[in-house]
Amino acid sequence: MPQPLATRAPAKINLTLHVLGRRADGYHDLESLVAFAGTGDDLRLEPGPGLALKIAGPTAAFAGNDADNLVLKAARLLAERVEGLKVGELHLMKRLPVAAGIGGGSSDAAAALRLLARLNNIPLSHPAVREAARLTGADVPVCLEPRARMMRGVGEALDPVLGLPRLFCVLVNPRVPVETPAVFRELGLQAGQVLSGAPHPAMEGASPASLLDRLKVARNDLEAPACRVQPVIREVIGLVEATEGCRLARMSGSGATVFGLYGDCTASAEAAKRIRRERPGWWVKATSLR
Ligand SMILES: C[C@](O)(CO)[C@H](O)COP(=O)(O)OP(=O)(O)OC[C@H]1O[C@@H](n2ccc(N)nc2=O)[C@H](O)[C@@H]1O
Ligand SMILES: Nc1ncnc2c1ncn2[C@@H]1O[C@H](COP(=O)(O)OP(=O)(O)OP(=O)(O)O)[C@@H](O)[C@H]1O
Repeated sequence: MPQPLATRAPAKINLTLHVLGRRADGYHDLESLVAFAGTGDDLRLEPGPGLALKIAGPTAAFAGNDADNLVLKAARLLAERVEGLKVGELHLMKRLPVAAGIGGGSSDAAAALRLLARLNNIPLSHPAVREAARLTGADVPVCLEPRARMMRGVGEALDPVLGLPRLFCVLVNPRVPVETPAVFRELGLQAGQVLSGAPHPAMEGASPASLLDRLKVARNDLEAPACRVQPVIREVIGLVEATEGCRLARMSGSGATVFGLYGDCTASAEAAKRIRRERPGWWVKATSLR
């Protein structure tokens, strides 16, 4: 039986994000533990003669012009590299907040590459798929196979998948978009500058308790500059931190989404309820990470 051509594009969460320095080309060298949430967008592919994209869903209106969508960018980059690539109409159900630090567009693009690779019997390890992912955006390679792992360089160097213990989490976004380049700019590094911070803790073989300890000694170096760009992020962190049973509250990626980690799903569900009550306009999701 052929597999259905549909896939989830889960939210990407940077549990940690250390900036090591700025390269000569202006991009930043990173070390980041990335995990994926149970919540996300959904993408479906109807095989057909030409590439097309239809977007629906609660956050579709914020995803920008269809022609500039990362889904089509990734698909075109793959079509340019694989002769006679079978394509079709991609249907995106957009639920994740946009420009939110949870890689919505990157995960959608990676989902498109997964579906096209499946339709064409191409493995995800194929150089054309890898290259299309890398050229679409820094976060796309890690989203190709959405499982927790360390990401290095500008996102092109991926460690093996980590068998992390399940993490119960709440994601909170104040519905204020934050553009990634503005946050890197606010960090204020010169091209060629190298930083010497505390090294990133190793994450292999962590038990639930030791994982939390290791996460706590790590950090997100984009949190402070993102809070200067969008001060509401401080308020989000404070509100998540104040919920009962919250073990760690930190911003993901370049913001503004903040994740809170809890010991079980009852605590995370209660925390989500409380935040929704206090800030009815915000996007709040209780979910788990893997
Ligand atoms: C912050 C993260 O989300 C962490 O996972 C990523 O590093 C950003 O990934 P992304 O949004 O896919 O980034 P891209 O769309 O490739 O780049 C957007 C802009 O962010 C800056 N950028 C991005 C990645 C990186 N390692 N260094 C950078 O300086 C560059 O100014 C770039 O023009
Ligand atoms: N499929 C898509 N979904 C959301 N945004 C998209 C998409 N395609 C293109 N974009 C554009 O990409 C930009 C970044 O949106 P996205 O939601 O991916 O940001 P993000 O969550 O901050 O990503 P990251 O964490 O990778 O930096 C927005 O300005 C948006 O208009």
